[in-house]
Order: sequence, then C-alpha cells, then structure tokens
Amino acid sequence: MQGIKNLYSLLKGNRLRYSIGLVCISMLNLNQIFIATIYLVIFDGIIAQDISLVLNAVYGLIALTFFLTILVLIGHILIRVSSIKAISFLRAKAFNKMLKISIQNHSQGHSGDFISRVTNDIQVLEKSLTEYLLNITGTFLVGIACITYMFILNWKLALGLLTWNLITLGISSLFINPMKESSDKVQKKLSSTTTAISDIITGASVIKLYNLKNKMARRYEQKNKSVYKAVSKRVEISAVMRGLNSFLRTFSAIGFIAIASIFIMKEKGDFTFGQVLAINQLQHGVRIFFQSLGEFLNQVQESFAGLDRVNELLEMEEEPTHFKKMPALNNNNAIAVENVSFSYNCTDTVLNNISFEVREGGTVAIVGPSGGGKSTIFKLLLGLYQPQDGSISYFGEMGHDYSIDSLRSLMAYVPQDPYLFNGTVKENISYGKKDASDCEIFAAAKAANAHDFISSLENGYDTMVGERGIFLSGGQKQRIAIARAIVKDAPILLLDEATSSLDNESEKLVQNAFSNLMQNKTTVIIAHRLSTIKNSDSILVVEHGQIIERGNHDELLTRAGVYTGLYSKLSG
Ligand SMILES: Nc1ncnc2c1ncn2[C@@H]1O[C@H](COP(=O)(O)OP(=O)(O)OP(=O)(O)O)[C@@H](O)[C@H]1O
Repeated sequence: MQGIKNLYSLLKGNRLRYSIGLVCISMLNLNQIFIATIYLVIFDGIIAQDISLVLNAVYGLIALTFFLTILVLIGHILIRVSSIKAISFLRAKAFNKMLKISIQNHSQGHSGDFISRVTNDIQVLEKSLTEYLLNITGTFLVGIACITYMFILNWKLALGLLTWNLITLGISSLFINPMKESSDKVQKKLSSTTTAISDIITGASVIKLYNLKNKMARRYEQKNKSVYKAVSKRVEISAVMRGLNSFLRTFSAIGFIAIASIFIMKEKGDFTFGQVLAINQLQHGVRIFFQSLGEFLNQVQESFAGLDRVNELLEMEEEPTHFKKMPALNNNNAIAVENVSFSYNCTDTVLNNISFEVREGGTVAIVGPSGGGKSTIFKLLLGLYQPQDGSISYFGEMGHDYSIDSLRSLMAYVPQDPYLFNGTVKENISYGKKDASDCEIFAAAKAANAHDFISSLENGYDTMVGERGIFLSGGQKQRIAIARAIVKDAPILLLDEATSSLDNESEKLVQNAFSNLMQNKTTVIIAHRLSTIKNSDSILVVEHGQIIERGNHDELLTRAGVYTGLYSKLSG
C-alpha cells in the first residue's frame, strides 16, 4: 500500500487531472454493473412479456456504450497528459539532482548506472502510471461495486463467492515478495548492461587500440545472459502465478454455475432467472478483483523496484554549499594552505599535513611522481572535496566564509585533458562566463592562440566539436579550454599541464596561450615542462602526500635532492 502511495506521490500537482482520468476509465470497468442490470431487466422483461421494458433496456445499452466511449477517450487523455507531466518533472528532478550530487558520489557510481536510473527505471514508472495504477484502481472499483451489487441481489451467493475469492487472493499474495525480488534483480541487471554500453562508447578508442572487441563483446554477452536469466526467473514466477489464477478462475466459474443450477433445479433459489444471469456477469468483476488485483499488485512490484532506485538517486548526498568550518588563519596571501590532511576513504591518507602559500600574482609549480597527490591538492582548492584537517584561505578569507559557488568563481581550472561539451566552439568558450559577448569570446580565443584555427574550421566559431571535442586535436582542445579560462577572468588559475607531448608547433602555441592566461593572475600549476617549472616563483615537490622539497629552481638544484633527479630527467 505504501508503494502505491509512493507512486501516487509522483503525481504531485497533477493528481486532480489524473484522478478524474482514473474515474473516467474506471467507469468502463463498471460496465459489468450496467450490463448486469440490463440483463436483469431484459430477461425478467422477456419472462414477463413486457416489450417496452426490453426496448428501454436496449436503448439504455446503446446510450451506455456511447457514454462510456466518450468517458474512456477523455480519461485516456487526462491520464496520459498528467503522467507525462509527472514523469518529465521526475526526469528533470533526477537530472538536476545529478548536477548537485557530490563528486564523491559521482566517482563511486558508474555513469551507466546513473543513466539507467534516469532512463530504464523512470520508463518503468511511466508504465506504472499509465497502466499498472490504472489496472489496480479500475479493478478495485469494479470489485467493490460488483460485490456490493451481488449482496443486494443475493447475499448467500455473494458470501459464498466472496469466501472462495478471498482464498484465491491469499494464494496469489504468496507471489508478491518473489515477484518484487526478481523485478529488483532485473532492474539491477539491466543497469549493468547500460554500464557496459556506456563503457564501449566512452572507451571506444581504447577498445580499438587494444583490440578489446571480443573481450568487450563477451563481457556484454555475460551481462546480457544474466539479464536473460533474471527475466526468465521473473517470467517463471509470473507464469506459475498466471496458470494458477487461470485454474482458480475456471474452477470458480464452474462452481458458481453448479451451485446456481442446484438452487434453480431444487426450486430453493430466492432469485429470478435474470438475477442469475446478472450475478454471473457480476462474478466476472469479482474474479477480476480477487485474481487480477493480485496479478496487478505483482506487476506493480516492478515499478516499486524502479521507484526505489530512482529515490536512491534523488536521496544521494548533495555537494555542501559551504566548506566545513576550519581553524582560522591570519594570512592575506591569495591562497594559504595550512596543515591540510586528506583521505578519500577516511583510512588511506592521501595528503599529510600539507602547508604552502601563493602570493597574489605569484606562480607556484607542483611537481612530483605520479600518484603523489598533486591533483588531490587541486580538488581541495576547488572545494570538490573537503580536507579532514587543516585550513585553506583565499585572499585572507577562510574557505568556509565563501559559498562553494562564489569560491569557484575565484578560480579558473584548465585540466590536462579538457572536457568539451557537444556543442559549438563558441558555446564551449562561453561556458567560462555567463553572457560572454562575441567580442570577449573572440579576444579570448586570440589570446589563447585559437582564433586562427577556429576561423579555418568549416563553420568557424559555430563548428560543432563533437562528443568530448572528438573532432579537434589535443592541442586545439587545450587552447579552447584556455580561451574558456581567459573569458572567465578569475583571479586564481589552477593549471594542470598536459604530460602528453604535442608537436613542436602546437606545444609553442599552447605554452604561449598559458603565458597570456597567467598574466596578472595567481597561478598554481601542476607542471611537466621545464620552462614552466623554471619560471615559477616557487616549486613544491610532492611525494606520498607530502611536500618533501620546496624553493625556487636554483635553490632546489643546490640541494641535490629529489628535484635534481626530476630536473635531470626532464632536461635529459
Ligand atoms: N577519487 C578517488 N578516490 C580514491 N582514491 C583516489 C581518488 N583519486 C585519487 N586517488 C588516490 O589518491 C592518490 C593521489 O592521487 P592524485 O591523482 O592526487 O595523484 P597525482 O600526483 O595527481 O598523480 P598524477 O600525476 O598521476 O596525476 C593516489 O594514490 C590515487 O590512487
């Protein structure tokens, strides 16, 4: 019952329209009652030789058919419109939620699973609003109406039939839990196939490069097989349930005819022939109520499983709007990081007691071996994760004094492999600043050494870049990302220099674009180019989550430590 209530709650704002639609369509189910009444009138009329009674009943039947057709038409329109509205609202809610959930939740889940929740699971919910709830409500209404009418016609027959149907409901209800469990499994398995599909799309080039086609096909086949197994299990349960229902239905009909015949033959029945036919008709409604209701309740379990998964998504922890409170710092530098420690999983320490500062307009380069914690420092500065210990301040204000949004407006971040959205070049640059004018976009592209190549594209700034910028080279994507950062014009830059080497010409263009971007800005750069490192005010060597050396290029070289080793590798 709670599950059905939850499904109805999806219709918030559309409930009245949906309920009217439900009533209209349910009226169609109530035709059992009308037809039973007409049978009663026609057959008792025939026996009484009353032609006008028979004719009136026939006219009534025609009028009823016409009336019900109109009602069903209106009902379907109302149900469809309100369901589509509710479902598109839910889709938008899930989409917005995905924009808000913390990066931790994003990294823990698989993109395919998220996609499956917003597509497969919501689709099931749509079906439950347009089909399952309709079936349940209609069945419920017709059942109650038929039972009431049967009691009015003959309470003894009604009581006998009711008892028998209650027993059949008890038998059907044995299938509720297994059906819910197997539907749950089907939705989860479906989600894992979406995950596999998402992998082959995002990893298409790796699959081709390493010739993983067969491996991926086998992996998908396995997942597909497990979907097949889960669906087969559900089909088995449903088949047994349907078979049993069908048997009970037939048994009940034969039983009723037998009992009614005995009553009539022994002339013990206190009902007319018309009433027998009417009750026979009504029994159909009662059977639907007791048997199909069980069947529909089992069907709706599929939507409860989908609803659980969508609700799980909607209840995921959102990114906090502010940093958590930190011990105050008295430091007016553009960035001050003091005694910061951090772990992704609360057990393995990734950053251990890190402290450094960057003066306004200064440049700090972070270098060190892979996995040392360089990118993690950026994630903390950007507020994507919060340190467990220590403090971070920006321009003399504590991180927690800013909202996360205003904090991010202070920073422009250019990652190693910039993400471009599937849109035009112009759109991708303009993401740096709301309402960026064409002039600002062109000026930024010029400063990022991107204007010339953009102008030579087929549609210039209106050229589509493809998914993740697939139509552009690595250097071109970087320059567009730099142009995006220039448009943002944030006082702090976080730059992650690409490790992959570009050809000489492209390398020069990107380096030059970086220099233009860094003018008059405070910059922290994860550096891999010797020239960048040498030109920084200060260099931090990060290894195993600690700053093991710091100073400028000359100072570090005189120490003959880890930096000297890195330097000789880079210059060698
Ligand atoms: N989202 C995450 N969840 C759990 N552990 C993570 C996550 N991201 C990184 N790590 C771990 O944190 C450590 C530091 O990673 P980080 O990416 O900061 O290193 P890095 O110095 O930037 O490496 P690289 O130069 O290869 O990019 C690594 O051991 C890595 O496995």
